[in-house]
Amino acid sequence: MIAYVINPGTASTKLALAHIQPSDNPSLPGNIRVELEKREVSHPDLPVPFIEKLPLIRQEIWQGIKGWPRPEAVVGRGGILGPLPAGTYRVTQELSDFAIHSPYKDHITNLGAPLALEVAKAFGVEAYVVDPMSVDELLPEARISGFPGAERTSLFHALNAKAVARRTAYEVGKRFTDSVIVVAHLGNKSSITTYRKGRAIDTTGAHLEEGPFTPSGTGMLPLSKLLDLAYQYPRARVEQMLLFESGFKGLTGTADLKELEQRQDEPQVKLAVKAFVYQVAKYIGSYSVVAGRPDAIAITGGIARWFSLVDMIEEKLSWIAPVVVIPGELELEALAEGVGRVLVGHEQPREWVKP
Ligand SMILES: Nc1ncnc2c1ncn2[C@@H]1O[C@H](COP(=O)(O)OP(=O)(O)OP(=O)(O)O)[C@@H](O)[C@H]1O
Ligand SMILES: CCCC(=O)O
Repeated sequence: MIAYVINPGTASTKLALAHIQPSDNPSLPGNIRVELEKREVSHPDLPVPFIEKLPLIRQEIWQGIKGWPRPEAVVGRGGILGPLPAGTYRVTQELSDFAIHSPYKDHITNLGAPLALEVAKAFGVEAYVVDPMSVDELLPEARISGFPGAERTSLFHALNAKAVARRTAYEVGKRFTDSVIVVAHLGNKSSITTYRKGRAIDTTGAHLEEGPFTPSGTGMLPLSKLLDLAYQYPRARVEQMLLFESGFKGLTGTADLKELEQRQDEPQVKLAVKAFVYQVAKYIGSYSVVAGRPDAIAITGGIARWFSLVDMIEEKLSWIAPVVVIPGELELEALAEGVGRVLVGHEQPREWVKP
């Protein structure tokens, strides 16, 4: 069976032609075999609302899939679709319209559903999204903050984190649905998440929530310092500072971690790296106690390609559990596996309900 996989990002669109077969091998995720032919097309990372990137990304997709055999389904990256359980969702017109006009956040992944639907309609097949960013499986007690009404929310790298957790469980000889796995996704945004028995029971979140600082974001700030900022500047300016002028960029002058890897002997860079390692380890440590001792800790995302930095994190954590490093991400694989389980009949797609 053939599926097209569409993953729109801020600076590139990733596409894959997925060849999917059922399999009796229990070590394969969802008992299916998936082979991917991948393509990536870069576009400028313009600071404009995601909807303005739609024409360019649409063009990239139609160009990218030219010559591919006819698909049985099309799957796109799910965006911010309201709190929902993990799984594969059929894209309806209502879901697609909601993604385009998302009342939650301006996020590029909201283009995944509408674009998948557009391509699917052209071939007369169904479109799906898998494990959207707004997957919410938080424990009731994890949802509570110290301020009544200000509940913690779940908005994180749900697609990659789950795929990485599943693979990590397999690597340490456990079933995902019987294990506790802590996943640290360290990319342009970060999220630390605890999976217990296959569910994301707590997460720092990835967007102006909690967690360590990032290439250009503050991560969690002391409340008093945040209040000082909030009373000094308008909200849009504060958000700009928190998201784009802080973290490694604020501390060293650049958010390009490949450059910092080259400059890692400079004292200012050394201290920033030490602080980052310290914060990441501290968050992973706290997410390692909420569900009993973890069976493994996984480190993933683009920053996991900085091996000496990852070694420093691992050194602080290896007494807790084995550390498995999966650099980059498994998003295309996870999307293909999600739609594959539906195509081979191992799983029924979920129906999305407007929040
Ligand atoms: N070889 C490398 N060495 C050091 N840092 C790297 C390396 N490769 C990528 N990075 C860093 O990883 C970060 C990008 O990570 P990633 O590709 O996961 O981000 P993204 O997909 O844009 O965002 P997110 O992961 O939040 O969805 C950048 O800060 C980049 O500098
Ligand atoms: C979950 C956040 C994903 C991103 O912004 O890349």
